Amino acid sequence: MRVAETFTSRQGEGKLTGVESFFVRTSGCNLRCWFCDTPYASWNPVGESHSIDSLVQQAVQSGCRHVVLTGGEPLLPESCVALTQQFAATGLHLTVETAGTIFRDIAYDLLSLSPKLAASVPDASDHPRWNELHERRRMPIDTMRRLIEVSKAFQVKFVVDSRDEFDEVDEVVRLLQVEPDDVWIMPQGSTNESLDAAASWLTPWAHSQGYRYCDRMQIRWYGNRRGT
Ligand SMILES: C[S@@+](CC[C@H](N)C(=O)[O-])C[C@H]1O[C@@H](n2cnc3c(N)ncnc32)[C@H](O)[C@@H]1O
Ligand SMILES: Nc1nc2[nH]cc(C(=O)O)c2c(=O)[nH]1
Ligand code: SF4
Ligand SMILES: [Mg+2]
Repeated sequence: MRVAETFTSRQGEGKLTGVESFFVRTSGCNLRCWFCDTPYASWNPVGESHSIDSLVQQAVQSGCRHVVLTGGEPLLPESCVALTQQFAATGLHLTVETAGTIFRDIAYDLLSLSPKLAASVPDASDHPRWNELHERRRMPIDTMRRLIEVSKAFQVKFVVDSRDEFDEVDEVVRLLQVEPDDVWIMPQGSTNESLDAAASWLTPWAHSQGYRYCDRMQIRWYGNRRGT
């Protein structure tokens, strides 16, 4: 499996915020969000091939009780099925961070689903091919429903960049048939300043809809740095 990085950090997003975790970031993605904060795992994927055994061994040796499998898109390589089976055998708690465009019937403890809204599409004149592919792939509601159905627990995280996306979030929540308190609203941004600016208009709306607000704590703790 091609891996961009592994590291120990604290979970910065969602219901396990603050929990020390071992992260495995796979390299490669089937989408191309213009705002992707890990372009080294999507737009310009880096990384060597790692065996499943070595990834599981590293996770166990990290001493963390929680593992986060992220990317890139961790459900893209077929080997993610065997990797998650091996993680399950260790008894470590596994979160999978995914945009939810690919179905895999795999074992994990928490599905962290981040559906990509229309405004995530890359610019059509700069990236015509990815503009078209991204738009076609980004929102397969049935696939996301199946991922939720086979999960033990889940959270849905939306990245919001402007007020224009509010109605679309509500519509996707309706189509996914999830409860508002399973939904986390995250500001688009990778600096303290952008997070602060977004919080003032985004938090009141999130709470008015019964959604949870998700400040991206890893940016506050470490800055937008690789390996954190
Ligand atoms: C890099 S993605 C990897 C997993 C998967 N590809 C996905 O998008 O869910 C990890 C998380 O970061 C979020 N994310 C990426 N870029 C972001 C940005 N500029 N601002 C806020 N969240 C961002 C994604 O929505 C996702 O929840
Ligand atoms: N600390 C920290 N928490 C995270 N939660 C989700 C992340 C991701 O990139 O998927 C992430 C990350 O990259 N770092
Ligand atoms: S789906 Fe995730 S990894 Fe892929 S481009 Fe979007 S934010 Fe980046
Ligand atoms: Mg991240």
